[in-house]
Amino acid sequence: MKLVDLLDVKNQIYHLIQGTIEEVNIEYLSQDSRDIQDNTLFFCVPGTTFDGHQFAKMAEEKGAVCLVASKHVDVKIPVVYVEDVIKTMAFLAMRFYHDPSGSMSLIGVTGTNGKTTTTHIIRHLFEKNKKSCGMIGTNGIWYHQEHIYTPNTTPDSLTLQKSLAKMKEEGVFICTSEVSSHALVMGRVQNVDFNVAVFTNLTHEHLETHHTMAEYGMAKSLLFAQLGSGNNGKIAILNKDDTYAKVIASRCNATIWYYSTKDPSAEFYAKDMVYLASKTEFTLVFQGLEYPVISPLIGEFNVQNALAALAAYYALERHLEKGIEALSSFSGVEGRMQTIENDLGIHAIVDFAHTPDGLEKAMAALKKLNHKRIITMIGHDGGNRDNSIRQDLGRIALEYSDYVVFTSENPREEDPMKIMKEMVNGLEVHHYEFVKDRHKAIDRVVALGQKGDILFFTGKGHEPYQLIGCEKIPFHEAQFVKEALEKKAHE
Ligand SMILES: CC(=O)N[C@H]1[C@@H](OP(=O)(O)OP(=O)(O)OC[C@H]2O[C@@H](n3ccc(=O)[nH]c3=O)[C@H](O)[C@@H]2O)O[C@H](CO)[C@@H](O)[C@@H]1O[C@H](C)C(=O)N[C@@H](C)C(=O)N[C@H](CCC(=O)O)C(=O)O
Ligand SMILES: Nc1ncnc2c1ncn2[C@@H]1O[C@H](COP(=O)(O)OP(=O)(O)OP(=O)(O)O)[C@@H](O)[C@H]1O
Repeated sequence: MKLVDLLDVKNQIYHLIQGTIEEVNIEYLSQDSRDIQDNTLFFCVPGTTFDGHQFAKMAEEKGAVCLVASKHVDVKIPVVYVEDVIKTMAFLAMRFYHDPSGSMSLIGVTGTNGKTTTTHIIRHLFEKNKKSCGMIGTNGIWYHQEHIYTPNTTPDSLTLQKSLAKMKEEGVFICTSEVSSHALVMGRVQNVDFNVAVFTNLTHEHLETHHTMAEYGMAKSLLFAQLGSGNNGKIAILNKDDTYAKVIASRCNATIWYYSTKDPSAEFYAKDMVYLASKTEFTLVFQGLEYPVISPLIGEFNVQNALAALAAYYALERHLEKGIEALSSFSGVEGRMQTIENDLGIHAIVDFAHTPDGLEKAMAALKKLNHKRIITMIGHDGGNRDNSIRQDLGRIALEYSDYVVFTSENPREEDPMKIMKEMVNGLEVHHYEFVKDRHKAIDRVVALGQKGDILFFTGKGHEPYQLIGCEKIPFHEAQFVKEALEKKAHE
């Protein structure tokens, strides 16, 4: 593509374009000097560890033909100077990849908890009904049989636009994407045209980045403001049971549909829930009609996730029954309330709850299931994270469990013992122990388990590693739990 066309110089204003750009052709976009190809346009992105401007020379040496920068760089190739490199990158990525989202149906899902689960359900509803649906999120990028690992829940704008373009090329015209608050404030989804935006909930998390809940809520609401206004057919799907839905609604001009497990005035209302060991049954009330629903997921929050997914499916397909039918065959999400089968009569569950709200909801769901005792294994991330939730996590785990084994999660450079002690700080109860090594903690919980017990392993979910010191050590919670249960069965 000709650089002048990509930049759209006739209609866009740039601070300064240094050098002659008329003859420059762009065949690749990159923000990483370690990834330069022929005719690359390189973006000098200021990051948290490095400032991309320091790699300008290296990018030039490796074959970049033009740079986008926000401060002076000493190179011979043309430089486009802009106010904000990240915003410009999002705009140029959209143009370079021919605005894929403009001709696709995109469903964005944001919220503190439930994004991964909801996007997985949405994808299943479409795929089961023979419509290819791509998916972007914590577990990577998926379309057809393709799976690409990504370091972020919501990728940077270059990866995002490129992935959407690839999906389109492969005949995938529907995609559901998790949209993290980081992505929203860092402009990763700017110039992405969402048709439907879903809000799950907003609770205490990531305040190391967003500082206050108001700022965090503001970040989430950007997705809904981005839907645009009026009768453009775009739909916001909001959880009426979450108080922040009001704030989001006040910043959204698109059509709003609510879902709820409490308020019958919501467009998608679930009632008469029956919580069973491996599924939940409920009645969905929609436009005055009642639909029986079977969801193979546990817990009230998963009824909310299912409602959000059904509403998103309906927003694009206008066929609720097909969505409900497809939901009944959803096989769940790895590491999210995942049951580990065994012959011991023990209900072992691996989950990813790692926020106080997520944990409380997950544990409240367990309480509603038939059980003798609940034995929980939990830890908390170390390092430069929001540590203020440690005590809440410890308190909730102890409150809902008959016994708790505290252990390491991703201690990073922090002492795991210090983290565990902070989790029980000030609590006047003693039905717990500390087992620093997470694998040994799994064995300990399984050894304690008896027929009829629920063993709840939470916090790590699908993550295939532990971060200890500066190392990323492979770790497979579900597999280790399965092995421990099998060993116990043979004892
Ligand atoms: C804090 C943060 O957001 N970091 C993101 C950021 O990395 P960074 O700021 O550390 O980048 P950097 O290493 O300083 O480099 C700056 C620039 O120099 C470039 N560079 C760097 C080195 C080099 O040799 N050459 C070079 O050109 C880099 O490619 C980059 O463009 O840019 C990277 C590339 O886009 C991201 O992968 C990375 O996300 C990291 C993995 C991260 O943990 N982000 C978190 C905060 C995040 O975004 N999380 C949310 C999910 C939250 C949740 O829901 O739980 C998410 O959406 O993932
Ligand atoms: N709607 C919900 N409300 C509260 N908690 C939930 C909800 N859905 C799932 N959870 C709990 O939160 C955990 C994480 O769920 P999920 O991975 O779907 O959320 P997420 O928003 O993608 O989180 P993350 O961005 O941290 O990956 C689950 O293991 C479950 O315990």
